[in-house]
Amino acid sequence: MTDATAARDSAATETAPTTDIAVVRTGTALADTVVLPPVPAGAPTASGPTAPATLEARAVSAWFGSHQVLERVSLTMPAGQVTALIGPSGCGKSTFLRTLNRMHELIPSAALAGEVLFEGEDIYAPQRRLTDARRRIGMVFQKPNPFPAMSIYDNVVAGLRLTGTRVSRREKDELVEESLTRAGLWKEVRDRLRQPGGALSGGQQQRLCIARALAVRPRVLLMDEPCSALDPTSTRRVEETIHELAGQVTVVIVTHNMQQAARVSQQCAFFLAEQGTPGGIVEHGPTEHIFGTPEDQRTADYVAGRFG
Ligand SMILES: Nc1ncnc2c1ncn2[C@@H]1O[C@H](COP(=O)(O)OP(=O)(O)OP(=O)(O)O)[C@@H](O)[C@H]1O
Repeated sequence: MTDATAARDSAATETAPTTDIAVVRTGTALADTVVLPPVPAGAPTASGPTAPATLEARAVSAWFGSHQVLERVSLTMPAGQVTALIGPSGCGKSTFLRTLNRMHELIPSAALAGEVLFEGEDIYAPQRRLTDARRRIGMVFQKPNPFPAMSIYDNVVAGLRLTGTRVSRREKDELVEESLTRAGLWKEVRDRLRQPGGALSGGQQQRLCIARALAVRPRVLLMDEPCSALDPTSTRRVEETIHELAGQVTVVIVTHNMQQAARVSQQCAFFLAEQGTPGGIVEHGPTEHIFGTPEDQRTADYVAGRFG
């Protein structure tokens, strides 16, 4: 095991429960800034079909230091569906998203309580490894963050190394084509796979990041405002990609764009943090109900653009 692998794995197990709050100690950098470790022998492979998985948050609370930002949030994100997290700025949507694949614990001072069940098993259980959660539950960020000097091909493959997934040389080419196709980018880049990822347009870079996340064949894909840095055409292209992925992978997306939530999701959860209280879900359900016949007046006001 390399130092980098050991550091990542120890971060996964260094959760020291104090009453019901796990105080997370961290020493690792964000996935996109780490030096890529070699994949250890015996690591999981990327081959074989994968099915979308159900993710269930149970009573998730989150803190930054003494500041509580989420209070007992529970939400089931059904397999193969797109769930949109909506709500005003600062209500905890991104924090909630980061608890779903253990990214939250990378932030110094972060703490967490509750459970996140992946197909019924808690990803925070002591015997669960951080790398397992990251491999099964991929993430795409607000700003496209490919490795700019690395080739398009190597950017896609980098996802495998970051999560410690083994793949044979022969399978690599297939996986790169498959991932870029699923991300809706293959036709645009197939003749220039050796060019740097940083030479692509912003929208193409974001689809490259989606391809990188898909290369490990995650069963859930988390997307944190994936289109907020993109122009309308690129936004539409990423939305088409999300449509195409639905059914193959469970998608959870944070968005401020109500039309986008209505276009891409089957289920919506409306988050709110009122008057200095921690964020929570006011209402969730099928997207057409949240937008058409919401039960809570605050949801109705928000989706109609009356606040936030
Ligand atoms: N790294 C951090 N350290 C300390 N506090 C943080 C950190 N990240 C977020 N917070 C705080 O947690 C609260 C929730 O933030 P979060 O980003 O999850 O909300 P959000 O609903 O996603 O907001 P936005 O829509 O603006 O992205 C805010 O009060 C924010 O200031």
